Amino acid sequence: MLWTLVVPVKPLARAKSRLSDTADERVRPGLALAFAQDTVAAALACPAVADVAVVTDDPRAGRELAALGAGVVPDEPGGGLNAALAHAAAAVRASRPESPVAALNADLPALRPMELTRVLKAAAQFPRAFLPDAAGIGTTLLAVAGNRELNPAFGTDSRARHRASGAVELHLDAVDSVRQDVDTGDDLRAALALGVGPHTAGAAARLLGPVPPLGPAGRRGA
Ligand SMILES: Nc1nc2c(ncn2[C@@H]2O[C@H](COP(=O)(O)OP(=O)(O)OP(=O)(O)O)[C@@H](O)[C@H]2O)c(=O)[nH]1
Ligand SMILES: C=C(OP(=O)(O)O)C(=O)O
Repeated sequence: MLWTLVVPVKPLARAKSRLSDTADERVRPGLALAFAQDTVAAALACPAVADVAVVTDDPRAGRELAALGAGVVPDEPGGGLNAALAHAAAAVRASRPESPVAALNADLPALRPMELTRVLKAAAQFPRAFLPDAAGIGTTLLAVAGNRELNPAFGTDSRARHRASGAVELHLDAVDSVRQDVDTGDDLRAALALGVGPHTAGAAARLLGPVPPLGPAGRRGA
């Protein structure tokens, strides 16, 4: 089964406000873009992924992510994250009604293609499924197989809200890179320990000093 991923990116100037203790407002837009670039590049390298649609109104993010091979859907609703995701999923389904669709956060800079493959294979067993984030409070991926509505409920306490909505929670080993979203300085250090992609490694090195390019198990193909 080949998936279309929808990846939301809010205007970079407003992104990653919770990283303000680690990165000031001159640095955060570039860091948020680097996270999205590494997320999208790893998603496009995943054999279970047919294509990636980024939903954004940010011209720089749209340009840079399109250059990696993503499609760009304008954030026409302008009504926040869940409205943007529902809009992008509907746009995908308008051209491919049966396409399995998954929403994936754009702040997964350690994402490994083979770990994403494992998650999508597990999600394909259920009509609607989600993966909790590393903190166990939020969600990093929400997937619908078949002609189902995505009904995204991302945001505060989204793990509980996705569970309450009837989506199946995926319990999987060895998918840390798909769960490690980056909202805080501690999250960034955890992602760096897993091994981040080249865009984030470069941006983080400028911020924190040299960053090893590979995690302990090696990033590529792991
Ligand atoms: N297209 C779109 N994406 C959004 C919107 N709000 C959030 N996102 C994206 O959704 C994901 C999670 O967003 P948030 O946690 O709300 O924001 P953040 O920038 O990651 O972090 P904070 O500013 O610290 O809350 C990120 O990939 C955001 O770029 C929106 O209104 N439109
Ligand atoms: C939007 C979410 O992610 P974040 O952790 O970036 O708030 C979420 O977990 O639902």
